[in-house]
Amino acid sequence: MITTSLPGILILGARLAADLTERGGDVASAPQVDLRIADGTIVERAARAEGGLEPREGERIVEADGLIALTGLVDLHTHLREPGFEQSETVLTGTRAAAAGGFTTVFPMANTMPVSDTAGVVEQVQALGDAAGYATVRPIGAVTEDLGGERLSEIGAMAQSRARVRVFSDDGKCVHDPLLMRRALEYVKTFDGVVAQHAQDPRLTEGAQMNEGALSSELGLKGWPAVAEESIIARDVLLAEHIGARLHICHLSTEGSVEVVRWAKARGVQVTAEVTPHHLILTEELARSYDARYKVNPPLRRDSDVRALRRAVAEGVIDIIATDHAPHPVEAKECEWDAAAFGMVGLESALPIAQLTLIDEGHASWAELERLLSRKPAEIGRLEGHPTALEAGQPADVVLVDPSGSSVFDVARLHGKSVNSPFLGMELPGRVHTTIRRGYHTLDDGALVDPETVAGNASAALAEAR
Ligand SMILES: NC(=O)N[C@@H](CC(=O)O)C(=O)O
Ligand SMILES: [Zn+2]
Ligand SMILES: [Zn+2]
Repeated sequence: MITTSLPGILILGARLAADLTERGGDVASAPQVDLRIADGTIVERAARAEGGLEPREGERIVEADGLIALTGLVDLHTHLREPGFEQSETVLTGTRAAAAGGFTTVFPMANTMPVSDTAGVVEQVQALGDAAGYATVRPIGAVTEDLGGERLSEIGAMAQSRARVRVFSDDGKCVHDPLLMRRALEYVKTFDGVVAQHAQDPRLTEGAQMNEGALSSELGLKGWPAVAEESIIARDVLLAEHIGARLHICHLSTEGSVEVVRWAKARGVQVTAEVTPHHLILTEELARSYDARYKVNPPLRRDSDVRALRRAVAEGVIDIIATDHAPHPVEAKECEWDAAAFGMVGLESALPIAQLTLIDEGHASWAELERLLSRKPAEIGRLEGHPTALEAGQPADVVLVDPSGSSVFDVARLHGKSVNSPFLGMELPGRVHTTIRRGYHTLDDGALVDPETVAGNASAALAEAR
């Protein structure tokens, strides 16, 4: 028998997100529960009203009065940049940012160098994640070789590799060729995988810099029409219906995209959709500053789009929130708008922005937020070993959030290598208090646990799981 060095944890008096089902409801109305964690698993749960749980020798106590417990957050769309762009981010630094944001699993995109288009690269990325231990890393495989859009990558080999890839995407680029898209959908269907499409018609967006409209003309920046996104989504939901395969749409940004997805879902197409936190709050007006922190793909849209996206989340047309955490070095952002890179970091700000735009606006309950940021992305990515509820027998991936109060989101809140956040200086609600992955702390009372301790616990947890 393997003995583990993982210390036990006792969480006292938390409220479960799952019990907070009412939009706009009062957190204190939910019953308080105690959770005991040992050897990577939730081993006991008891209501305080029924006496709760007694501490045991050597157990680490977490006082959780006032905190909300959710299953660990899962980001289906992260850019970790390793291998190849380690000046922007590494698997270690990106997963530290993830842990700080309450995430216990991330799915890194394939636009690395080399591209994650072979079993070798996805296994390497996953191994780096396992060794660091701050989050479970489940690499996304490229749909086409070198993201070239010409030949399918070795999808089957990646699916069968130790990384067991289930999500495939050319994110950063659109799989534009309809025949290749069809073949990819046929292929992933054989092992219940999914193609995550970056919906951007390349011909309609050549040189595009911001949302197309009166403002792009006024600012003299080349426009990026909504139809460039919507036409690809329309084509792909029809292809997914024809093949009977699963399709996921990355970073939906327009009201029209919502309508196409709504229509497809009503027809029974197996399509899921994500929205980023930034598209739920920021608008094209920010481009007036010519500050490239606001330059992102797809571009920030109109206020009416932002409102439509929030409604779509409330109605369940949009299934998940994904960060599209896209780190870039200072040089790539502190330059002329036209020359700057597209993308924003987002792992640490995701939960505060979701709370601000959805919970505080009455569009979602905490139970729904848990579904949007944890359970549903896990389901779409066919993530194994993810808790479906915080109860005895479930894997101990847990996040504790303090929803009260607000604070200025400053650079000290960022733990990755890049600081290209559009939210710096904004007053945001809530705070991630604790992140527990596989039964050990990665974030403790708002502070990241040191790399040696995390790596040691990760290998103990891995030994335990074997
Ligand atoms: N979102 C972005 O603006 N940039 C992403 C690519 C992408 O998600 O399309 C990146 O890799 O930097
Ligand atoms: Zn993209
Ligand atoms: Zn992306």
